[in-house]
Amino acid sequence: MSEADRLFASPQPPADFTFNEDVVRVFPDMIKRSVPGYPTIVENLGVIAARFAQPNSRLYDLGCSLGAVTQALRRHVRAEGTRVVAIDNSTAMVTRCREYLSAQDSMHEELLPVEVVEGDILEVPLASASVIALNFTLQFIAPEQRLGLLSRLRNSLLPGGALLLSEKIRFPDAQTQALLNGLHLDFKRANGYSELEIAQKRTALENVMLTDTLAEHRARLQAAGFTTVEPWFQCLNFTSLIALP
Ligand SMILES: C[S@@+](CC[C@H](N)C(=O)[O-])C[C@H]1O[C@@H](n2cnc3c(N)ncnc32)[C@H](O)[C@@H]1O
Ligand SMILES: O=C(O)C(=O)C[C@]1(C(=O)O)C=C[C@@H](O)C=C1
Repeated sequence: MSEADRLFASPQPPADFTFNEDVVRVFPDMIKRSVPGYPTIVENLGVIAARFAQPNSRLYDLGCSLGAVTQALRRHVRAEGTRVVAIDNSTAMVTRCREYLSAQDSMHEELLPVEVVEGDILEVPLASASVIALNFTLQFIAPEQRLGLLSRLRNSLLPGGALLLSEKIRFPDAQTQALLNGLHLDFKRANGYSELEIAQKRTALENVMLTDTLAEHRARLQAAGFTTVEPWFQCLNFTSLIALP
């Protein structure tokens, strides 16, 4: 079972956020209390993927963490011969993700097969992809590498495939940015985070999680070769887009 997130509860020297063992221990609680709409997004990624999954293809969960999206894919996708490839570059995440998924395997025989790969999504080759999910992962990739990654993902998609991209977004005008950021902080407070926890996590994320505006996402996805780009969900400053070749 995952623990309650108290990682930033006591004063600590500033350090960049990493997906280490401490984060892994509390991650399900952390992400649910930090990302408005997260459970809705995850479940519906499974529902959406079911429409695009093709027989004998692969479904990719990039930056899979503990495999929440992989599990949603397994709940909803029934295409014959399809397998899930879940990739993350955090050893701690991959180790725990494998444990969760093999516990699931031992209870249900009919689930899609899953391969959990420890690797860098900027380097691992992808093939025969009908669905690619990037659920709050692109925001952790260096901005100058984002277009190259999305272009490679576009070229790995089979005709009729889909990219599902969820991100925290920022807003081009300062007033809207202040409003939505303030509402997100209210969401965190309502979920029991203190001012100290909120402030220390913000500092930890400052250099490692760099957000774009919706217009920047749209332009970049189009530059990468996607012709349809549509947000299917937004809750405060968190959105999920579907992008089609
Ligand atoms: C916010 S978490 C993703 C949450 C997860 N997709 C979910 O829905 O629960 C971001 C993940 O991306 C992973 N990550 C960041 N950069 C990566 C890279 N270059 N290659 C692979 N994984 C990466 C991190 O280790 C982390 O587990
Ligand atoms: O924006 C924030 O304050 C967050 O905590 C967001 C966020 C994310 O979007 O990935 C950052 C790190 C954790 O993985 C959980 C949530």
